[in-house]
Amino acid sequence: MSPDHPAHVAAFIGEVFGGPKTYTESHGGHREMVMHHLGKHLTEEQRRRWINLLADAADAVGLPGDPEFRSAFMAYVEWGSRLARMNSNLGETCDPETEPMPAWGWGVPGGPYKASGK
Ligand code: HEM
Repeated sequence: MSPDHPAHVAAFIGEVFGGPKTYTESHGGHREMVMHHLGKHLTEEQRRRWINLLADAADAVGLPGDPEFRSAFMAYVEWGSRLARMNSNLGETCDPETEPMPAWGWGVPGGPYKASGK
């Protein structure tokens, strides 16, 4: 991994959640992210480990722990990491040009919990 890896992944995920378009403007955009995974042959075990590390990191940096935020966050990383694993088992080429940068929202919270202020 390059030393810039954590900052680049943070820029990508920040953009997905509505932050500045740093990854698109400075790091090659969605296509570049997909290309980084091609041919890496990620396993399910590695994907799960990555998910756990991201969940630990979210706690370590104090991201909000309310159900809405965390479920949206974990839903995205679950979705994205499954795609990363699928892409990683493709060959050295793919055509992600038609794939837009994903934009993640709050989803539809269900269950008995109501966020305060709503
Ligand atoms: C939502 C899921 C994911 C996102 C958004 C993501 C994002 C990224 C980004 C932005 C890069 C480029 C970093 C750079 O420019 O320095 C990258 C590279 C990489 N990612 Fe992921 N990633 C995801 C899932 C995973 C998973 C599950 C694994 C492995 C368990 C993984 C392994 C790697 C590796 C090995 C590279 C480096 C590839 C290289 O330098 O050639 N990624 N990822």
